[in-house]
Amino acid sequence: MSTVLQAKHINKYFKKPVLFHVLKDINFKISKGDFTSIMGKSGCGKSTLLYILSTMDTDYEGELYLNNKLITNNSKDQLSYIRNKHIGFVFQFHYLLSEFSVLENVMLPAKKLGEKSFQEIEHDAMQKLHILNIDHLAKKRASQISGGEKQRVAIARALINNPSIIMGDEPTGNLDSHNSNNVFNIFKRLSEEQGLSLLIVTHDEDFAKRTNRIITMEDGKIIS
Ligand SMILES: Nc1ncnc2c1ncn2[C@@H]1O[C@H](COP(=O)(O)OP(=O)(O)OP(=O)(O)O)[C@@H](O)[C@H]1O
Repeated sequence: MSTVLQAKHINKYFKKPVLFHVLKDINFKISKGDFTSIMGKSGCGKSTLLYILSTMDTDYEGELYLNNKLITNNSKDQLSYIRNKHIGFVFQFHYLLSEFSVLENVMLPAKKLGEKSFQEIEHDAMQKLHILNIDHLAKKRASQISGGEKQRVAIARALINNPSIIMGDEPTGNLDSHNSNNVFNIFKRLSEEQGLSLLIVTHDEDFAKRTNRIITMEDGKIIS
């Protein structure tokens, strides 16, 4: 299987208020189609790691590869392009623009990328809504749909540029068990049917147990 994301000897220090070695020699690979969860006690460094892997934090030691290319020393503009084109994000809170329609929200990252016409983007966005069984919500405002529906819209938005990997920080943290299960099944289907890689930080043990692999962190290290 081809490697989508690789972390090699990642170390991170927070310098204030006192020097703190927060991530300690992190090494792992994510292959195409991998559905991986990251677990660990509060404060062990999960969000800090995800911030680095998602290229938002560049203040670290070590190397990060995306699709076998070293991206560690890329410029801010290059990283911004990579984030938009190759990485989809799903957070605990969906960050949809409430006054925009569902369709417009899903189209936004593709408009920002600027590689396709309006019609093509609209067509792609409708297709993503269809995959998530929410085509009927396209014209509704984001403020007029339920929490579970919002999270599915956020997933459709994360998929719009056909990323190599989806990263999630507690994507089901704000959902009841029914909607949480829905989101899990969507992720599972995307990894199995479309070969999408997923890397999900979660506190939800039931969710993590059903993924293909659990990375467990303790005190800034991967312990299993
Ligand atoms: N900007 C910062 N400056 C200094 N220390 C920080 C900073 N951000 C986080 N930390 C510390 O780094 C450690 C790791 O934080 P991080 O948010 O990555 O943990 P986490 O595993 O995601 O926790 P949680 O599950 O509660 O979200 C914690 O001890 C936290 O207090």
